[in-house]
Amino acid sequence: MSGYIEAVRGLACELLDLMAEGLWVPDRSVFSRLIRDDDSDSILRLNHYPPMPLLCKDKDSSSPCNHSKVGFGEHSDPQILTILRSNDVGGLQISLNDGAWVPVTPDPTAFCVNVGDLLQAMTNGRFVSVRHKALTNSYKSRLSMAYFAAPPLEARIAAPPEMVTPTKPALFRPFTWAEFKKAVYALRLGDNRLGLFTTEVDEHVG
Ligand SMILES: O=C(O)CCC(=O)C(=O)O
Ligand SMILES: [Fe+2]
Repeated sequence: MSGYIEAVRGLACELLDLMAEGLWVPDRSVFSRLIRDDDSDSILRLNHYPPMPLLCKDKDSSSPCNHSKVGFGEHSDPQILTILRSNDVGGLQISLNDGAWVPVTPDPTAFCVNVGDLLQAMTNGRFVSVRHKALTNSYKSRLSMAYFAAPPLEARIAAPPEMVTPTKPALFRPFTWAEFKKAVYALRLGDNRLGLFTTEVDEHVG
């Protein structure tokens, strides 16, 4: 297991370095440094969704009875980047800007990479954390494994200066991962936590 964690941590760091480069940030380790840190709060989570048979109580009813049950409700991942893989059972869906849900084709040989809330803050909104959910399958067990790349608890989360310009002023006030985690636990799974850290809220509050 520790070999797997090291491998996905390496992948996350490589992707973050490429993202920094793509955003023209001169210090290309600006994001990955947080994950390489010995005190990084990254975690690996295994999810198991047992099969949930579709029960149609009233066969003559016009109400649809073929809705898959939600195994993991709609949310964005709060960390920096998620490296997700699953067995060959589908269920993961991502939300597009217009609110449409798009199923992700299951592929046990592929990684699904999610932008997390912290990366949205650190890129000053250039990358946006993806809302997603996981449905259960009616016959088969679904397994997934998610590596959540996170910074140390006391790391200061703020966009690098290059991401903040007169035409693109700071969207979020600086905060620590510990502060953000507190907000995650205080709110519901599907709530927008970044909304608590916008510069506008700051102005109104303070
Ligand atoms: O099981 C999945 O595909 C998604 C799991 C997930 O979104 C999570 O663990 O945060
Ligand atoms: Fe997630």
